[in-house]
Amino acid sequence: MASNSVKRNWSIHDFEIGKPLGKGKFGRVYLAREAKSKYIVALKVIFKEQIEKYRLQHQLKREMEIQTSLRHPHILRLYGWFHDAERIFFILEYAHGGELYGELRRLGNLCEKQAATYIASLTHALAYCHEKHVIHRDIKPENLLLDHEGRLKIADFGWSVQSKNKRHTMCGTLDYLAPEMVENKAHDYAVDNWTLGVLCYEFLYGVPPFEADSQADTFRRIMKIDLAFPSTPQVSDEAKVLITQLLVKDSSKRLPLEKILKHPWIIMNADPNGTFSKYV
Ligand SMILES: Cc1nn(C)cc1-c1nc2c(-c3cnn(Cc4ccccc4)c3)c(Cl)cnc2[nH]1
Repeated sequence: MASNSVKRNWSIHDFEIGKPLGKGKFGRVYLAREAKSKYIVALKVIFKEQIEKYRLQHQLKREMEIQTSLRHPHILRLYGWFHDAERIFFILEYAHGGELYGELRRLGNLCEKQAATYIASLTHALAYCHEKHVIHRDIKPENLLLDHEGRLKIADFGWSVQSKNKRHTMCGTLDYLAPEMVENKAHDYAVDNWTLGVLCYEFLYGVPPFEADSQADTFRRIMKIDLAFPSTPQVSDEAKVLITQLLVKDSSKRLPLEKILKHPWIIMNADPNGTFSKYV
């Protein structure tokens, strides 16, 4: 998309709409093509009535401002947006590889090289976000997409915030939430470090570490740091050490992002091609 894509007055008539790609709580995403350039995009359509009904105008505005401002190889681009009487349209980068969640479900669990490559990519993207005072707060497999080369892309900044200090808003599903968030206490960037630990565990074992039959039990497991490593699949001690250094109740003691990238497990397993992309 042209670099001025954010400034153009787009309309639905500029696009040829293709198959539905996915469905979220407030809208759908369609494969689409810009009619003149034939450029392929994902068009996220949200109904204004839904946004008004759930009073999400400010969150949506924040998502638009944040995602428009971010430029990183592991963050899905928001090229621009437009609206009509009933709907708001987001013109998004199309991730040809689909949802990482689908790949994880299909494989059951990931090998250590693939898991480390995704964790390193996420760490790079989060380091970039934190440099710009953005906390994502809702990193989970459903919000992770893959491009045509299998490179990870963080999508959906619906719960992120621009923050230079502690936050209080509750959000996200329990499995990926840090203790300070499930307790609805003040929280900061370190919530994303916790989530990296949860995702690393889930990539390697196929299930999140504090999964339980009820939200109440998940809550209890998170608060107790009730962390266990099954005997199968076989996972290296280095990976377990990294997970343990991230799933720490005291947020100030979680491994910092820059130390994750220097961790022996990441150095030994992450694919440099998929993780050391320069910022675009
Ligand atoms: C699915 C899928 N299969 N293949 C082969 C490619 C894709 C693909 N999906 C996307 C998607 C995509 C689709 N759904 N979702 C989830 C969603 C839906 C509505 C609101 C919020 C979030 C994201 C995007 Cl944004 C951007 N690029 C995408 N690419």
